[in-house]
Amino acid sequence: MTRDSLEATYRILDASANRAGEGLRTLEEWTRFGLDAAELTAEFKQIRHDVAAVLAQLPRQELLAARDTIGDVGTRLETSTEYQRATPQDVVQAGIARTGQSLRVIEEYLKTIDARLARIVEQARYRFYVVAAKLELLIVRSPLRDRIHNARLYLLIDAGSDIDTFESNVACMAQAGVDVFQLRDKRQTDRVLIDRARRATSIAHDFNALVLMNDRADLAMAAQCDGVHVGQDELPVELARKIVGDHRLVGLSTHQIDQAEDALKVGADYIGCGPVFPSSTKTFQQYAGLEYLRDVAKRIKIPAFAIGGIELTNLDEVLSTQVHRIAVTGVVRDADDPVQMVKWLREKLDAATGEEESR
Ligand SMILES: Cc1ncc(COP(=O)(O)OP(=O)(O)O)c(N)n1
Ligand SMILES: Cc1nc(C(=O)O)sc1CCOP(=O)(O)O
Ligand SMILES: [Mg+2]
Repeated sequence: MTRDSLEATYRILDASANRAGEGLRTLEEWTRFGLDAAELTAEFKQIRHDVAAVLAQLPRQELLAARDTIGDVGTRLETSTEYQRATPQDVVQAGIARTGQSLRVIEEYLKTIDARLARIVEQARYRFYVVAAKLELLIVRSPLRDRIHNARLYLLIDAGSDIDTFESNVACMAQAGVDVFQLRDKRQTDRVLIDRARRATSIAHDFNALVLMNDRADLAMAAQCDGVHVGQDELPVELARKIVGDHRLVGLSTHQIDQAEDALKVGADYIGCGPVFPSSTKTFQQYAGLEYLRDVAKRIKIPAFAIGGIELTNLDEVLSTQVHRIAVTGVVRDADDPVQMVKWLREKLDAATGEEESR
């Protein structure tokens, strides 16, 4: 290689190493402070260190001597999208693209100097693609993720006695303010569940509400509803995700803080947090209680719905934990006027959300 070519190669390596380091650091900051995702943060950090260790094996004098930021014609060329970052998600997506490109550039030019080092960077690039895909999955907000994010009132319903009553119940509840329905009826046949979920979805969508299937990802797909809710000992979230795909929702029940932290790692879109109080719908030996909700509000970034024995009379206690989403059954099912009950719950939830936004 001529002296000029070698100098240009060092210049490219120096610039690309800086770009890759900055890109990785940008991603690391978001996984660390934006998502509290310790594993992803550690993986990005490791890749950053591995690439830096490779570059450290090149003669530093030569790299620095080749650096000429002021004379770099590229610094004067900016693209129209370079300053368009509306959200941190945009920053992350740009960071992923920039880092992948920089790693590839380093690898290609390193081949002309040291094939062994180029192979190490190649491995780092492959690892980067895997971690970046995990991060992208967490930040890309499908329309359904936006809707679960905005949801406050989640109602678990059974299949009801007859279809007409079921359908009118879903319509009335959605109109009164339910954001999300979950079809939870352990006594029904698969056929009935599929039929009810299909009908509920078609009605709920007219009111901008969502419908999820309890426990069964296969039935969620068969009914083409908006997702599935699974428990700790049921279908794992990763497998539920394989069945329902990236665009449908997967919710996970959690009862303690390590389960809530794991929910983020395994890619759940939201969590149920309970049981908060004794329930007339399901019997429990232990209660997660209000303390658990306080922990969740402080530490967990994905949408969290308090569940278990929530009534109009204890809702203020729930809201005081700063968890402002609830999932309920009995309080509505057993109310003298279920529609009115939904409206009252809704009012309190909206008031709490309003206070949160005005702070
Ligand atoms: C929103 C929501 N949160 C928690 C649960 C409970 O799910 P799970 O622990 O799987 O219990 P079952 O519903 O299967 O009895 C839920 N269904 N929904
Ligand atoms: C099905 C279910 N799961 C819970 C959990 O804590 O995981 S609490 C619960 C029952 C929710 O109904 P209600 O509002 O009538 O108590
Ligand atoms: Mg379950």
